[in-house]
Amino acid sequence: VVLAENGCSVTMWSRNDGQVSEINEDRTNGRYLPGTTLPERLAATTDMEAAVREAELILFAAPSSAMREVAAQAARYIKKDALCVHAAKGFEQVTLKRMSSVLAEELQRPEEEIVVISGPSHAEEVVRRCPTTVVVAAQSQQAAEKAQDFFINNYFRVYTNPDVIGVEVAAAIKNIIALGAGLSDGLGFGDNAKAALLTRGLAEIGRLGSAMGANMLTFAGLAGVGDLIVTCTSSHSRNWRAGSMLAKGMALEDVLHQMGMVVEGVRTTQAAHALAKHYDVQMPITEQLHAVLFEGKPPKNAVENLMGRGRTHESEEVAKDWSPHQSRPPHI
Ligand SMILES: NC(=O)c1ccc[n+]([C@@H]2O[C@H](COP(=O)([O-])OP(=O)(O)OC[C@H]3O[C@@H](n4cnc5c(N)ncnc54)[C@H](O)[C@@H]3O)[C@@H](O)[C@H]2O)c1
Ligand SMILES: O=P(O)(O)OC[C@H](O)CO
Repeated sequence: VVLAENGCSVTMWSRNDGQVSEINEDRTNGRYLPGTTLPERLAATTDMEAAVREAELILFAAPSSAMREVAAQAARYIKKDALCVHAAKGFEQVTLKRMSSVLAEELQRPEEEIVVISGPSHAEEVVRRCPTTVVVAAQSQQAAEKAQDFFINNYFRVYTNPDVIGVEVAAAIKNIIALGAGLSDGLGFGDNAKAALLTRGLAEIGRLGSAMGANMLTFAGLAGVGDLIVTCTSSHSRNWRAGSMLAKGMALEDVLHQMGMVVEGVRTTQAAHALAKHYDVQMPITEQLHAVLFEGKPPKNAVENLMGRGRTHESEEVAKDWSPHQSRPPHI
């Protein structure tokens, strides 16, 4: 919608015939964006070649679990100089790869040129033209600025950032924290608990991101704290809603069935759990979420375990400011 309103002729690809007819004939997409009239410049098709053949920019917006499959279908039709951007927030499940690596492999393009667009941006609010800020990240400044030119307008402000790793890690892990925030709200805990989850969640994002090579400053930006706030506090968030349903005692399978849309945080909890082991970083919230989602741990026990962890500094980095002789042995 943003691209069409910026003057681009947009062709949306979908595998779903009914959705394509609805978009082309009624100019609506009722299941996903009820109440929205889509711009005239936006058409839909089930024909991948027709969708991408002439495109100057391709925006891959499938869930991360489908990214490789969709990219593989598109690859052979994409123009050599087309800009490839993705909006997915997750890792590939088995390989634990970031989405820009998956795209670079399937599209056989240099990873430097793949762009990720991320930040606090619920689609439901963007289509209402509510002021929204996002970040586009690419190793290539030229690619990032080209994407910025395509997307920016007076209600959709786009910043650039060279830190693809930081943006992709933050985008993925915030969904785990949002599941936790939904659980916390569903259990009736208050604002203190949610602020704790957001803040200590950000510490977890920073620890994993830093181990993977991110710039810590990215986590203070739109893809980090910005998206964390929106996803943990908005009822638009599917991850938050899924968490609040789990708190009511619903089984994970039933929650996902009822949602009917992707809840990226579920698969990402598995991926991040594995990444934390691989990089040897502490991710206690992720660990407890993993236990709740996949090991049958009651959410209340997970909260007890989080609150009862061994005493620690708020930040090892900041604690270095104490002189060594003041230190006491760590508590159990
Ligand atoms: N919804 C938002 O506001 C928003 C904002 C920013 C980023 N994202 C990210 O964008 C990605 C997609 O999210 P969404 O909200 O559009 O999800 P969604 O569940 O609402 O829609 C996903 C669409 O992808 C299709 N799809 C799924 N698997 C497919 C496959 N194998 N082949 C072809 N099509 C397939 C589904 O049929 C559906 O139409 C996620 O990674 C999400 O985190 C979403
Ligand atoms: O609805 P969610 O929880 O998938 O979040 C959507 C976007 O990532 C918000 O920026």
